[in-house]
Amino acid sequence: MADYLLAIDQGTTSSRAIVFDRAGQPVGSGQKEFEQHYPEAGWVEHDAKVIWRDTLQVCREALQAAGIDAADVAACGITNQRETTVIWDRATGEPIARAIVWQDRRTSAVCQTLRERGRGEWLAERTGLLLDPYFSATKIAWLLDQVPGARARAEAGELAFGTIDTWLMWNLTDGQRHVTDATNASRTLLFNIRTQQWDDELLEFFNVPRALLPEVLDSAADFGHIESSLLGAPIPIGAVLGDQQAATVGQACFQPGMVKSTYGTGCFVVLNVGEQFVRSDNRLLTTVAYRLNGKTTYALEGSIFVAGAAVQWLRDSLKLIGHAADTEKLARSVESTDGVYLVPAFTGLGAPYWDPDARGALIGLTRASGFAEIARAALESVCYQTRDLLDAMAQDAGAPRSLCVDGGMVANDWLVQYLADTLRIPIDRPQVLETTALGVAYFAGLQVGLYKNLDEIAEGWQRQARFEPGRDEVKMQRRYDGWKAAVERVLTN
Ligand SMILES: Nc1ncnc2c1ncn2[C@@H]1O[C@H](COP(=O)(O)OP(=O)(O)O)[C@@H](O)[C@H]1O
Ligand SMILES: O=P(O)(O)OC[C@H](O)CO
Repeated sequence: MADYLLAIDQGTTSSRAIVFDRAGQPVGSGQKEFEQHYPEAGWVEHDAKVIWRDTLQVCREALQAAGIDAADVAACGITNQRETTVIWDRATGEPIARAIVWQDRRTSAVCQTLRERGRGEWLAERTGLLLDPYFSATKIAWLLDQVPGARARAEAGELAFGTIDTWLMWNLTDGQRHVTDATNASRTLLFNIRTQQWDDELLEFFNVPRALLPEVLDSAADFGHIESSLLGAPIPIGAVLGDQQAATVGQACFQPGMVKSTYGTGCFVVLNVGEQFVRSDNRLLTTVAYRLNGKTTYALEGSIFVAGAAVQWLRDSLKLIGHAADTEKLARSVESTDGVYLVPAFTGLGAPYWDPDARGALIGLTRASGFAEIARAALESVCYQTRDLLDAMAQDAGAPRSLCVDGGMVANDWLVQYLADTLRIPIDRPQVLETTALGVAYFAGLQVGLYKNLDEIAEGWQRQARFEPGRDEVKMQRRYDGWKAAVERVLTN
């Protein structure tokens, strides 16, 4: 009987595919890093064709590594970097430009102009979001206005918009399906998360033609089949979730009050708030955690744009380290940063500051400051930013008693311990660190009946390690105060 699950996890820096068995254990995977394009300061682009090509390749590798055929796979789930915007020609399948990545700040001035129209409250009430270049709407309008002829072609229904899930499904189904799920739609600024529909007034506000948009389905639904010629047999696509929502599912945060934090390129803290739309008083986002059988579960989210990306910067731009993991040894080699702070506002600051024009700073340097202090400051910044978010969340919904973490960075034990010390709560690291892929695999399994319900999924969650707060509280508070002062120096608003 086909009872394996194939998860496609298309992230900001790499495309991955993982085969899970019914018990949620990974049995084979494939992964490929791909090129980031930075054509101008603050711009970040991806080649959507490369993403598609790599995705197919890693799916083949994952099946091979697992020693199974496509026919052994009960269903596929797709999870993806969110907000990243692709527009393509429906007839040829060719993108009209490179994808504009979620981190891209090119629409910062447009957002500022729109903000002056004073509709912030109106937008937040409908979308749960705020006016920031992070989300898809202004990226779509930018492409339509800058690519010659694009707006007219969009209005004539010749073009299609999608976040990466939609782009992949278009290709996996050979152009048969133009679909997305409610979690991805909820990141566009065009989707009303109360009515769960594309909203004509939002479309008008952002000047986006409806003809571009995909159909929005539940997160576990019939999204079509992977064409049999691609992997050797047709595979049903049973689930789609934005990657942070998938991690929330993978961490089994199904009850209101449960919270997870994922450390990849950025860091995203997601708190399940249940079936009622809840607004934050502290500049957090309201988003769709998942939609199952037509029922929406909402979440509060804190989004930090630079977490692992600071480590990549140490590796690729400063060339201070050869591998991301080297940061752990460097951080341990010194007692403290000795007053050095890195504010990694390379692409502005996300929650709770929302300052797209802020830029990074390395401050407090002395003659004694070296590689180790700088590397450690990069890791510490990730912990301090998490505290910024959890403090905001505590005011909105009460302080969480513990936090589940995942993502590439939490392989770093020093970082997770420092996080526990900064937040003063226990941190749980699960056995399967690929929580994002696991989450969407679980939902795909739910769709095809491999799992009965969310309780059965939650029973599979296993802790690998718990990190208790250790370092002196007064000292940690002093360091955090230093961080707040450092942030003050880069803010522009
Ligand atoms: N041991 C480590 N210590 C610190 N950072 C790490 C470590 N291992 C990986 N990273 C960082 O984690 C990120 C990769 O995590 P991943 O979850 O794969 O990201 P994404 O899904 O955004 O592509 C990279 O930015 C990398 O620099
Ligand atoms: O690629 P990741 O894992 O850093 O996630 C990106 C987020 O979905 C952006 O909102």
